[in-house]
Amino acid sequence: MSDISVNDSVYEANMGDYFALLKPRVMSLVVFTALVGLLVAPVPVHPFIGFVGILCIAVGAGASGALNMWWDADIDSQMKRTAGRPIPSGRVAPGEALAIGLALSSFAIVLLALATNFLAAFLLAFTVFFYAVIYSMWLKRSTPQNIVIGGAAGAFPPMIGWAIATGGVSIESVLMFGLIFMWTPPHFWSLALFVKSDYGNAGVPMLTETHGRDATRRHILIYMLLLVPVALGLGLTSIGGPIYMSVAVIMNAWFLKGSYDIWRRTDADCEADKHAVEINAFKVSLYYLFLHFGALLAEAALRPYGLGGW
Ligand code: HEM
Ligand SMILES: CC(C)=CCC/C(C)=C/CC/C(C)=C/COP(=O)(O)OP(=O)(O)O
Repeated sequence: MSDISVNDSVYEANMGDYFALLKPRVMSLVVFTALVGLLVAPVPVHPFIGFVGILCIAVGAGASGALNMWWDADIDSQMKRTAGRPIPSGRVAPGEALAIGLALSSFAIVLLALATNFLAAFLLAFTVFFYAVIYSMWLKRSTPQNIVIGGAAGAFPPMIGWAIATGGVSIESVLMFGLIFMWTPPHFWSLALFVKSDYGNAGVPMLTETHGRDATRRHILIYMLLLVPVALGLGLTSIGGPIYMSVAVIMNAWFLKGSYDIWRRTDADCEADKHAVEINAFKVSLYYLFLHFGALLAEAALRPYGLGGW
């Protein structure tokens, strides 16, 4: 970790600061996808075991957020969006964040192994490692493909949920992984298009900086086109059904339209409407993922009544 400028006086953290270390807003969607992975699996899980399993994923995800904030404190201190985070603002000591991240992730992995199975615990450990080490420590600062490869970390949670229930991996869990994996680039790059200068200032090699905004627009559309067959393909598996397919068709058309609109834009267009199209596409990306997983859940919930599924 390189130098960071923090207040060298007393660290005055409150509970909210420690909670913020866990990146709760982003992780809420991560935990939701894990919960869906667990609930749509064909093997019923005892509610208490299911609860403990999801708790472990939530704690592990939060812990990986704390490890990311510990490592990235120098970057975060240079970006307007992140300068107010607990470490760069001097409210939490870096060492404290590291200790919290290591303690919580170890706790979550061990508890998951004891309460469920080795595969689920292994996948959680790998995910924490992937986000904290492979993405944060290595890829983020070294390649504009950082979020494409690093995005795999965010794609594992439904696979962990599925593994808690079944003890295995399947085409369904691989496609849930694929859905988040292909979704991450358009999700993130649409955001990078309207917070561009921030990453530039911090020296993070985001695609917008290294290859320019036109290349980023092109990449958003390409990944979106790759995302559509994965999203529709998931609907053809045992966990899909008419509800999922209807949601997928509508949301893919919507997000595709957003990506197409971004692709057609110039910097002058962006200046003129203050990035309204990019901001809108970023918001659509959040609805997109939430509704796909929500629809999978609806299929599973209605199946006992003969309604969900094919
Ligand atoms: C490498 C992959 C990813 C990158 C680089 C990324 C980056 C970002 C950034 C920079 C924000 C801006 C706001 C913030 O910091 O809170 C954001 C927001 C968000 N991301 Fe991602 N993201 C990634 C993957 C994911 C994944 C896998 C999920 C969930 C499954 C997710 C869910 C969200 C949510 C829910 C928000 C909105 C948070 C809010 O309301 O403030 N992201 N993302
Ligand atoms: C179960 C488990 C361990 C889940 C982890 C899920 C995971 C890796 C989510 C990644 C989401 C995320 C906030 C990426 C942000 O990138 P960034 O950290 O570069 O964003 P920033 O600029 O906001 O710090």
